[in-house]
Amino acid sequence: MLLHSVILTNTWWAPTQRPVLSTLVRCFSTLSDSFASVSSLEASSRIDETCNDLLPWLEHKAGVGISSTLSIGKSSYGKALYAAENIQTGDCLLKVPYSVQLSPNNLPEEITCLLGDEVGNVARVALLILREKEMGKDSEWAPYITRLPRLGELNNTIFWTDKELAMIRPSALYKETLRQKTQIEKDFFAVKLAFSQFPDKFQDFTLQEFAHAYGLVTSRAWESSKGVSLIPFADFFNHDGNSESYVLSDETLKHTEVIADRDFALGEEVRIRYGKFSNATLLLDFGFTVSCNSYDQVHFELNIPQNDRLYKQKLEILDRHFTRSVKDVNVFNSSWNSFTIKEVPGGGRRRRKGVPQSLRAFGRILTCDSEQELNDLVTEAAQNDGRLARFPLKNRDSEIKAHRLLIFEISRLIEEYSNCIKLLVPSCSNLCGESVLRWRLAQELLTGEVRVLESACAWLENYCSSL
Ligand SMILES: C[S@@+](CC[C@H](N)C(=O)[O-])C[C@H]1O[C@@H](n2cnc3c(N)ncnc32)[C@H](O)[C@@H]1O
Repeated sequence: MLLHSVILTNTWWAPTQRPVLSTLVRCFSTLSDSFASVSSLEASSRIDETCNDLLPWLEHKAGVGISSTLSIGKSSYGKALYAAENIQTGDCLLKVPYSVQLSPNNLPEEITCLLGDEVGNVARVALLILREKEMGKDSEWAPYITRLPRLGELNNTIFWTDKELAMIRPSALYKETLRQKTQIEKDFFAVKLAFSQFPDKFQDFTLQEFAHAYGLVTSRAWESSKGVSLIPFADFFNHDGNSESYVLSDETLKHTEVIADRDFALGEEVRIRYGKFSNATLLLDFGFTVSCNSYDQVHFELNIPQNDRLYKQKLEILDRHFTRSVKDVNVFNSSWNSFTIKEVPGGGRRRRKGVPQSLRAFGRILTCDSEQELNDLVTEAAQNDGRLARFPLKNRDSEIKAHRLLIFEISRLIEEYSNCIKLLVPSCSNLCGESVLRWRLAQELLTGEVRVLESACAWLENYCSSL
């Protein structure tokens, strides 16, 4: 998952929308407001003097001003952008022209023509970073490339050791991390193979260097009309899930801009929202989590037991009737028996929307005891939109049985998570530095996912008792 920008196809939108944003955002901005009065001495102590040349360099390269309101500083999350003056809601924080953004198009043709379609855009931009890095001071992008985080500064799960990854085994993020690592290896070997024909012409790099560049791209590039783009300077914004500022791409004016969603005092950190990401997505691609993340969700798999007397029939009708299209940004993969559970606040009392319909339908099919019951579901599906078991079963006991099965399976998963969380505690005393951070990240991920599962159980219990 990359950062998402909002694509603008015309330019009149902003002035009319800003006031709406400001009223919306004021009620969210309690955390940032606590910084509101920063003395100018404090403000200047946060400035990262080693980066003072970056913005003037970029403006010179672009031939236009990019930002007069922000400067790069230090924070506990690495580099950050701070208000260099008082900022008002609706002010334009920066405008970065497309001409100074890095996308696969910036790779020299002699490299592009060697790469097959199997090498995706993330890998191509990673290659671009490696190439510019190798050129050192001769790179026209050196002032930017040298300011990117080093390998040890990234905590994306692809950089976790096997032991660290074992901490998150119950989460779907575990498998997704392994999948991404395999993808990186595949891309690495495809590039190596392509370059092997010209050993003197292209640089050598290790899998670790390639993975580092890849992690840089997933944690700071935006999906764009050119595939994937690094947007220098804009990529020093840190994330605040409650912010209503995000990156806007203006396809007509060919620039990216960010508008302030509230007032900022001089020296306050300005953050934007990367997307409505769950902790699993944040951890995979950015190497951090947020506490009590309202976008958390759990990927849950259910199977038909092989000893089910109607195993074949159930598989067959699921194969024929279950069609799904998943567009959620946090869904890693989807298959006929995997479901995404989101938090149902307050256990879903009086809420019609709770546990996904598709999961409840699956429960109804799983608990069918006879071919007649299955045929009834097929007939009902044909009379409606073709999807199976979307309606409550007519027999109340059968409906309760279907939902009790889900409660049982989810409770089993909660137990698995709880055992894993318990195991996290004693090892904590042996940890230091980076490992403590990753231990905390694992804990935040797992406890957030347990919260989601518990809310689903509460919703199901509530539903059963309401029948
Ligand atoms: C787009 S970059 C932002 C600039 C970055 N801090 C730097 O030093 O270059 C995204 C990275 O910043 C850090 N980050 C951003 N927002 C964060 C947050 N709310 N909590 C912790 N780390 C965050 C993470 O390391 C993430 O991968």
